[in-house]
Amino acid sequence: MHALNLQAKPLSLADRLADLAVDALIDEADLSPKPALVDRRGNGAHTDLHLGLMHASALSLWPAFKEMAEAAVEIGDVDSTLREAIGRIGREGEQSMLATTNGVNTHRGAIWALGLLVTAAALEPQSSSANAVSLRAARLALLDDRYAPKPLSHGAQVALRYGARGAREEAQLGFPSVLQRGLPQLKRSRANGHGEQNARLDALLAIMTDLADTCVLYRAGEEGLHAMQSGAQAVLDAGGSASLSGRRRLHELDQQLIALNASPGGAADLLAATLLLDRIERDGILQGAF
Ligand SMILES: CC(C)(COP(=O)(O)OP(=O)(O)OC[C@H]1O[C@@H](n2cnc3c(N)ncnc32)[C@H](O[C@H]2O[C@H](COP(=O)(O)OP(=O)(O)OP(=O)(O)O)[C@@H](O)[C@H]2O)[C@@H]1O)[C@@H](O)C(=O)NCCC(=O)NCCS
Ligand SMILES: Nc1ncnc2[nH]cnc12
Repeated sequence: MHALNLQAKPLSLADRLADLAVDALIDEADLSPKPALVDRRGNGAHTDLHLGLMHASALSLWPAFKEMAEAAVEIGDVDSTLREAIGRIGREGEQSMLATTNGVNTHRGAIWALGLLVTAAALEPQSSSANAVSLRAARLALLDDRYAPKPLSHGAQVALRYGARGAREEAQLGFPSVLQRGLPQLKRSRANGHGEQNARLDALLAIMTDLADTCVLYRAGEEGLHAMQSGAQAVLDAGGSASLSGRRRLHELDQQLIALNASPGGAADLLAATLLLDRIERDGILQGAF
């Protein structure tokens, strides 16, 4: 008879999805050098954020992601009941995040994007291609949540001022920045042998080339958005982050965006969404789960 049972307990589907979502957030935070964002080097354009806070915030969201996946398994359909359940869980997740960070908004957009994707993945774990999961997430994002407050958020202010589409529309359209920019670039850079960290940086840059990032618009207006989009394109045109000239352009972009106070927090969230979908697609979510 063994005194100790050292066999690991199998993870539930919801446990595994919550693990993958938190891993994606931590991988995004750690990736360096990201232009004007918090990373291993420093705080980018932020005075109230640092890497430890990003990690703590990511970890605080684990229960919310797990609860969203469990709601999907229990309710089993893309319908208003599920939409309103994850809206409530998402708002509670925001409160845990704010309690952990002393009121700093670290991951609001990420709770939205990754929350929808985790829910969509849990609904049909056998159908886990990036396309299929994003499509289900979009159907959920299109449903109304009667209990959602309608604050004049930074995103809402920017929509009024510039007519920009923000996080809500990105999800409702099925995450085009992830499916058409981030993921294809991640795969291309990997296939070119650029190494995982450079491939992830290139994926972030690809997202930045076209995104109406409402954080950038709020902080730095259209000048900031143009600098972000054209600067990211210039890095990719110069050969991407694995090349010397691309690397030089990347450092210039970092300095330019910091000078403009233009932090691409929305693009960072969408990189985390890209990494999550990539993991789900490559490893599956049933592996190791029961
Ligand atoms: C539908 C919601 C996403 C709310 O959207 P809305 O646009 O009204 O709200 P915002 O508060 O502005 O948050 C949107 C966050 O989404 C990220 N983002 C920005 N642009 C895009 C884009 N084009 N596509 C996708 N995602 C985008 C971004 O998040 C990151 O930036 C955060 C920091 O932003 P901000 O607070 O503006 O920060 P600072 O400028 O630094 O602030 P100061 O220091 O100046 O004060 C950071 O957290 C990143 O995550 C936007 O901030 C949705 O949130 C919602 O309805 N939630 C309710 C709950 C719910 O229903 N959940 C569903 C469960 S899944
Ligand atoms: N690495 C990062 N830096 C600043 N804001 C962010 N929002 C999400 N990830 C971020």
